[in-house]
Amino acid sequence: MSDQLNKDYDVGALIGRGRFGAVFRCVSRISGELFAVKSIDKALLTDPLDYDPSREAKLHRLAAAGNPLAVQIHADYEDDESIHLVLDFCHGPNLFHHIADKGAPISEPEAAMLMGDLMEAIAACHRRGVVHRDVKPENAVFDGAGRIRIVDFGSAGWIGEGGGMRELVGTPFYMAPEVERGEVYGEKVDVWSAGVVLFTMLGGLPPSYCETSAEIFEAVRWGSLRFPSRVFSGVSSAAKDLLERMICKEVSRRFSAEQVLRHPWIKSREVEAVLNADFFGVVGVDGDAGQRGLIAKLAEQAERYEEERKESSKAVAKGKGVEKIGQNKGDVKEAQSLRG
Ligand SMILES: Nc1ncnc2c1ncn2[C@@H]1O[C@H](COP(=O)(O)OP(=O)(O)OP(=O)(O)O)[C@@H](O)[C@H]1O
Repeated sequence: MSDQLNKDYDVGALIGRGRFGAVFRCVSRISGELFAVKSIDKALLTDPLDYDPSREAKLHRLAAAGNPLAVQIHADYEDDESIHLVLDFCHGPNLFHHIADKGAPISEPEAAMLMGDLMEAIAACHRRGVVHRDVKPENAVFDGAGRIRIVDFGSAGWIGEGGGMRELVGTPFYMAPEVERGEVYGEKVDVWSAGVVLFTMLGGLPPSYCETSAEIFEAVRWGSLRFPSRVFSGVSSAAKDLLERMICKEVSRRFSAEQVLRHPWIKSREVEAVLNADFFGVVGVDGDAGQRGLIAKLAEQAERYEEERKESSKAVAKGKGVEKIGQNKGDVKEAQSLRG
């Protein structure tokens, strides 16, 4: 452990392990505040193309600044063996363990809350030009207030004005087809991955469940999105509609993070939050009148959404909606050699 890190923080128990290192609890010796420290083992960083720690810290800072649903980075240290990033502490569990403990399917109101938080965090990254590129349940962790926070910017990429990326990064189950195909891609790869997370929450298995990475890539490339009736018969058509717009191979038709946030199924979480807060009881609004007000608000939102959808289909039909990808002529050979 870095001497300076040990001077500033009391490093404690292991929280979790990833490909390049481990995350521990730590307490500031000055303020007594609890943090998490991610220690990245330099010996595992054999290929600089695989992982660049200074880029992780830079993009993490950029993505997290003013983004309350991203874990903040407070300090970084480096010694001969490791790089250490001091982060906000999240009480956990991560979403992977949460789904495993609860047992999928997760109820739709809960899934809408979790997906809403995840998409808010992703949309904020995209507004700052950062693409996470490894959205998966393990990288969504509950904070002390029970909100989902996005962690691990080790695979993140920067997308400037109208630029694109080409590296093969991410986790096969959650990887968008354009990444695997070696095309220039943009921020919507995160929407695909988040869609796979949602599918997993509602269905219990990722949409292309296979044993090996090669099989997963094949299934994603050639398969079409299907909702096995055994698990999806009880799932609302609004949830399936959103999944089709997220796990959509045609990038120009795939929703952006902002569009996902405007979808009525995601919006329904606002009503759920109001109901959970016992809104009618607390503010003394007459129950029926309050219900009618909420239903009217939802209907209004659904109508607005439908209008927007029609407009965007028209724009796509006229060629206006085509993504601004394909402008960055990245090093294809580099990506191909990575792809092996
Ligand atoms: N700030 C945090 N607070 C609490 N737990 C965290 C925090 N950051 C990460 N974790 C936990 O540690 C695990 C590993 O962290 P992280 O994904 O950042 O490591 P990694 O080595 O980059 O992983 P990967 O193999 O996905 O690249 C996460 O799945 C999560 O459960």
